[in-house]
Amino acid sequence: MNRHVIIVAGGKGLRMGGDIPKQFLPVGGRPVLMRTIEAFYAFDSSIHCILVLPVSQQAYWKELCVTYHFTLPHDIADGGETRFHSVKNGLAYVTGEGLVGVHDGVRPFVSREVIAGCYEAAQTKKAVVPVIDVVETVRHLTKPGSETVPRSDYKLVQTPQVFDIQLLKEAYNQEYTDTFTDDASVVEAMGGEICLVPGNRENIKLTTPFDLKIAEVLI
Ligand SMILES: Nc1ccn([C@@H]2O[C@H](COP(=O)(O)OP(=O)(O)OP(=O)(O)O)[C@@H](O)[C@H]2O)c(=O)n1
Ligand SMILES: C[C@](O)(CO)[C@H](O)COP(=O)(O)O
Repeated sequence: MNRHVIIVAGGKGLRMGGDIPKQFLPVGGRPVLMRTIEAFYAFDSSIHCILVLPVSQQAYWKELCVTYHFTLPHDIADGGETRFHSVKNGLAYVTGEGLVGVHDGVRPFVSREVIAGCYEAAQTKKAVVPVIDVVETVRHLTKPGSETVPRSDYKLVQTPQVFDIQLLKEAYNQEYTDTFTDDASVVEAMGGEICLVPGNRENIKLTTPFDLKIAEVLI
């Protein structure tokens, strides 16, 4: 079974702020993106990795690879206007049959077990998403105020989201809408069924400066 992973790092990182794009920030002394790519090679040393980066950051990334002696092979695709467009650009580098995962470049703490669980389940389920439980009480905002809802009705969604290649390509041929917040929502819009598997709680998305503090504890 051919395995590919598209690592998306084409965003602007507005919520993180700062001068250095968040995917390049050092965590435990090394750029986040290198740790993320290594997690997939630790799972499968023959995986085909596609890194999606804004065109304006590609030369800097190549410099970082030299500086940090980072030699794991990867194709580089151009970042797009939204995450959807970035994934679509990455998918152009995926051919043939097999499985393709899509993973946020800023989730370096995904566990090997979770990556393996997603690719394993996708062999039969075709569209697999890792999730974790909601650990706090959830309130739904209503017109008059708000109300508590049963938290067990909800899950928090992570990546890698892993799919049959042909299914994901077909899904990404749809017109973009802003309800596409992840890859599962794109497949679902086409009528595809999504299989949930366990994620890992450490698999946080580095979104705000607070997350960087947590990252230094997790490393
Ligand atoms: N046009 C985009 C937007 C997002 N992403 C990627 O999708 C992942 C999840 O997105 P998020 O954390 O929201 O990143 P940003 O869009 O960069 O952050 P912000 O919304 O704060 O600007 C990130 O790895 C990000 O680089 C991408 O590849 N291309
Ligand atoms: C794909 C994702 O990381 C799953 O949790 C998430 O949907 C990305 O959303 P964001 O608003 O762009 O951070």
